Amino acid sequence: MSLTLHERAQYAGAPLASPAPAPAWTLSVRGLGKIYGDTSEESIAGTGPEFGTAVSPNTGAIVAAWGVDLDVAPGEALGVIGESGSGKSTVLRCIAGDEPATAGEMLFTDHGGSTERLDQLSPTERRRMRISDISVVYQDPALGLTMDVSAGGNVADPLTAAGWRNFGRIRSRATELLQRTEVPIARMDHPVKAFSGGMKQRVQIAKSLANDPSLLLLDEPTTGLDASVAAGVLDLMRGLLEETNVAAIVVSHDFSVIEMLTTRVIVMQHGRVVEAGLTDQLLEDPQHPYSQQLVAAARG
Ligand SMILES: Nc1ncnc2c1ncn2[C@@H]1O[C@H](COP(=O)(O)OP(=O)(O)OP(=O)(O)O)[C@@H](O)[C@H]1O
Repeated sequence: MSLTLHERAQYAGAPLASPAPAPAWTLSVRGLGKIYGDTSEESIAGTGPEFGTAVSPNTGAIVAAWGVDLDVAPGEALGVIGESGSGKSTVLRCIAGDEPATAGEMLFTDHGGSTERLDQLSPTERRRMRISDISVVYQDPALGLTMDVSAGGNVADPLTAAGWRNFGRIRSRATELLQRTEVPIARMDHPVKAFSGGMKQRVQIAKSLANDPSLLLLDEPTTGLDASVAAGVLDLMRGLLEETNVAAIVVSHDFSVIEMLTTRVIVMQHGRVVEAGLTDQLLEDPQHPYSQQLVAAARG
């Protein structure tokens, strides 16, 4: 048995009739849930932090995220932290439309002020949105780039998908973006598979900015890079977040990334948000025992 939207919203504790979206938010998520396996109500009981598991004792389903609320405003970056398997990437994938959510509402407002319910869009509309409004930078560059294609070609991809036709304009926009992300223009026509890890991430970032998105989703953007390379990529991202009006969500297990890029943060455990607050405050003085444990482990 699948839950109706009404039941899901009730179960997630989300308001059934949402208040009018606050125009201040680029993204407002209420009661987001994702279950892998049996999506019936029986799967929820017995999961979450108080039970120490995301696996349903009743159905064996994985309740990867449930009842997740978050908001992010233009020009702001929200961090998502939690141990491996806590549901961070699942939340990001549901927002990106890489997979459908099981429950919840996602209200998205673009630069122009028009608001849509992401969870109600058709697959075609979701794809359109991924081209023009919502970009993702993945930990694995192979997920965000076509490896056999040149850096310039990769950046041109979302432009042509958005309807750009003039070769000169596409080339000049790609050049501008690669310059901005500090990719040597001399290598613009080389296939990205020949690039170093840090350079691939820079091309991925350039590509993600191509259509001036309203929302940027960063999933462990520097994990796997050498510390000095990661520091350079982080610096670049911080500069870009400061100078653009994009709203960003940053998933990372690395607190230095969260500290450097975000102003607010949510903490996830077994698919639930256990604490939310200002990044500085939360990392300085975590209130929830799980956040305290995470911060203590990160501080060594
Ligand atoms: N496609 C899938 N099918 C079944 N279970 C999945 C799938 N994707 C994720 N899960 C499960 O959902 C839970 C949350 O996974 P998720 O990848 O969101 O965690 P995470 O916090 O991002 O972890 P990590 O930091 O290791 O990436 C985990 O128990 C995971 O095994």
